[in-house]
Amino acid sequence: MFSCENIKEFLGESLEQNQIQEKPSCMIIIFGASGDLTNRKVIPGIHSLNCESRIGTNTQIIGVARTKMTNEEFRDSLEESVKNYSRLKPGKTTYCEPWDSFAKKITYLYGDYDDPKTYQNLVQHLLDLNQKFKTPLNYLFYCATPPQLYPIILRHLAQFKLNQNRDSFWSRIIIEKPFGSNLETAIELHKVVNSIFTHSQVFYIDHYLGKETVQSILTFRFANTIFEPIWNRNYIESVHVNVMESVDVGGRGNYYDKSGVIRDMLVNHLLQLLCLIAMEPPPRYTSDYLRREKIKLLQSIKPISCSNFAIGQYHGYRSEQKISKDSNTPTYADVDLEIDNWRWQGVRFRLSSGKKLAKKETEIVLTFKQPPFSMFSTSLESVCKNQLRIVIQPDERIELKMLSKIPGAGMKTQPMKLTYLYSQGEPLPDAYERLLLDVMLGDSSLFTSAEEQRLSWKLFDSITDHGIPIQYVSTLGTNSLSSLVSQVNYLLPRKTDDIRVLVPEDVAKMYATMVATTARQFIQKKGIFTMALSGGASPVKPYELVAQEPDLDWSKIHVFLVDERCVPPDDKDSNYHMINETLLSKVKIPPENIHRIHTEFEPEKAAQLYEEEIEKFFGNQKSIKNSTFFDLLLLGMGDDGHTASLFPGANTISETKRKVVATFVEQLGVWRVTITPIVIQNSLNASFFVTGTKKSKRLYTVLHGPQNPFLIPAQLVRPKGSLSWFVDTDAYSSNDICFEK
Ligand SMILES: NC(=O)C1=CN([C@@H]2O[C@H](COP(=O)(O)OP(=O)(O)OC[C@H]3O[C@@H](n4cnc5c(N)ncnc54)[C@H](OP(=O)(O)O)[C@@H]3O)[C@@H](O)[C@H]2O)C=CC1
Ligand SMILES: O=C1O[C@H](COP(=O)(O)O)[C@@H](O)[C@H](O)[C@H]1O
Repeated sequence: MFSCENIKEFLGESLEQNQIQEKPSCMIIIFGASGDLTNRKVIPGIHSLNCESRIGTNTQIIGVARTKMTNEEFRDSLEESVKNYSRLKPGKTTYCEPWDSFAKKITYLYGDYDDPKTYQNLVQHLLDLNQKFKTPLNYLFYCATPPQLYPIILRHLAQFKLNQNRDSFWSRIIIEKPFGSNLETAIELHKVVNSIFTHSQVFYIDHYLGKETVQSILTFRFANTIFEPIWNRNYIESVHVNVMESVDVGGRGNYYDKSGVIRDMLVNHLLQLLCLIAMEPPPRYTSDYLRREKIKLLQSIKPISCSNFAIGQYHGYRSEQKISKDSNTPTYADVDLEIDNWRWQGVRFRLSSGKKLAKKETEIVLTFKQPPFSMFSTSLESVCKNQLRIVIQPDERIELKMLSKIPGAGMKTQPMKLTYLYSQGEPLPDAYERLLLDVMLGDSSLFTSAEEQRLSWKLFDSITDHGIPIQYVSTLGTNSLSSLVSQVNYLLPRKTDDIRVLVPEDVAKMYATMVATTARQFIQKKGIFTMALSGGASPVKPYELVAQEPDLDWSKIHVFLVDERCVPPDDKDSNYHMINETLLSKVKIPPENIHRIHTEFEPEKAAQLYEEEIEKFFGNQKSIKNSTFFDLLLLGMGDDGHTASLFPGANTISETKRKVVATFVEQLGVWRVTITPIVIQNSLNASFFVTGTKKSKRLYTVLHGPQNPFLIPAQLVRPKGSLSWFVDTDAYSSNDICFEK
């Protein structure tokens, strides 16, 4: 009996082989054959295709580059990388031939890319191979050189008529990204390509489209009926395409410093993922229909403004090889997008990607809206929203997060996860394998079109060279947006904070008045007032003014610190020292009301003592969530968006147990002691004091930009009560100039 479960047995091999009958044979000519891409991706990919007999046995690989090498030397240079990077290892399985036998298919020609002799030799070499191995004169050219060489190579191919389809033989070309560096240069590239090759001969490769799990997005959406009816604004709240890399720029500094993460990843890979997630169903699975839907989607994305993006640069990037010492190239970006069409109106889309993050993971997370009301006693529905997580790599899988009943008495709910593991233990075919085979078969469905590239550049051109990145450390990305601090959904817009913009002469005065008024109100209501103060240079003036406030009953005021530098209390850099000089020494505050951080001890010890002090004062509740700490936090914000001593990317940001921690600030190379986000979140009120033009761009991102407290810690301040900002007109000036470098 035929059923869905036993369909594999019925279809047997044909399903296993993905119904590919044809075994194409051709000459694969790789320009830039001595480079990284050829070594790590192209040759290993062809090797696995050969192992699985997906390509004709007489297929020939010809490497072309300037480095002088013999055939043997070239083959030797590839052996190690094939053994390391190929999915199927030489000689390791019954059907994988030994390396020496595969290597015979590889030959090498050296020569300059702009020397006609190189191409003359190539023509002769191709004819020789054709004579010797009867390999058909089908040419697959692969441009694996730096992009400035593409036009030179293409023009020479045309000069020697290698660009033409002849009789039954074809000529095709694979072009690697970057496809230009902006809209203008992309158009120039397309002009050259179109003047030499016809539309169907050109394959612009975006290797993300060749990843198995990326293709499975299409089957997930369109081969099933379950999800498509809810795949829209009525059910989906937000979509996050998140590509985290743990690697740094490696030896690619030359290219990367001119490119940055937006050009390198967002314009192509991430936007393509977004297209597959958000486009309308194409009528058929053909390249033309697919491209048409992707183009429609790209046309619907609203222009990106400066409040839609935040950028970072990993600490140490400027000391990498071939990177400019004062580089502002971003290695991390968050971009929020809006799709202006019927299906996606109001849904927030975020693209994030970065290098040197805590782990390598590519995921697409769809967060669904919460149920319209909660009939159960635990209202987990608002925090544990349904989520569909498509993990592209590694550990390829699909997860569905839902709530289920806790077994036993009562009706309590708990989060649970349904998981489908995509690879079932076997390594999945590499993207390059799939894409190379598709080119040989003439199928361009998984390649991008020039029109898609132009629309993508048009979208991103407005932000690619703007903004100053925030320096982050490599623990960024340890915790996804589902950790404790992000239980408030940071993808959603912030509720409007109380922002007071004042002229520089007035801002300190008003801030001091606010502190004194708040103190009086608390003392009147509760008989006591607790506040935690920040250090640094900015608050000197307001603290001096607070000291002059009349009628403040300092016997009822307790002063704590939000953080401290690891120096003795009489050091000029000590926060306590500054607060004492400007405020505490000027008022009649009992010494027992001053709760400083004892950084004359080792950082860990100082943190522990301060935590005990806080616990003694506020009580040590089992659940921190039930605790309430300070009545008022007086906070500052650094140029990099840090607050207290919570710096971009630091793991202190996701600290969920400790109230105080010692933290080594990599960006500054110093130790600090700081209160943690849970203390901040569980304090009653907080107020920032921010002045000066130097902070203006960051302030703009904090207030208006994408919410990412891991990159921009000042955004994590969401106390139980009110959050206010006292900013001077200089700091607030970025509203109109946020796009200026
Ligand atoms: N590596 C990767 O993972 C990826 C690479 N790409 C793209 O693929 C292409 C190739 O990448 P990759 O292999 O890393 O690049 P490489 O920098 O390693 O360059 C490839 C080869 O091109 C030749 N070459 C390099 N610079 C010059 C120059 N200034 N003038 C003439 N020849 C030069 C060199 O060979 P010789 O000196 O022997 O001629 C080199 O081995 C690039 O466009 C890159 O952006 C895209 C996605 C991923
Ligand atoms: O195109 C590129 O992709 C890689 C990431 O690819 P993945 O398959 O490892 O996810 C990235 O490291 C590189 O900078 C970029 O040029």
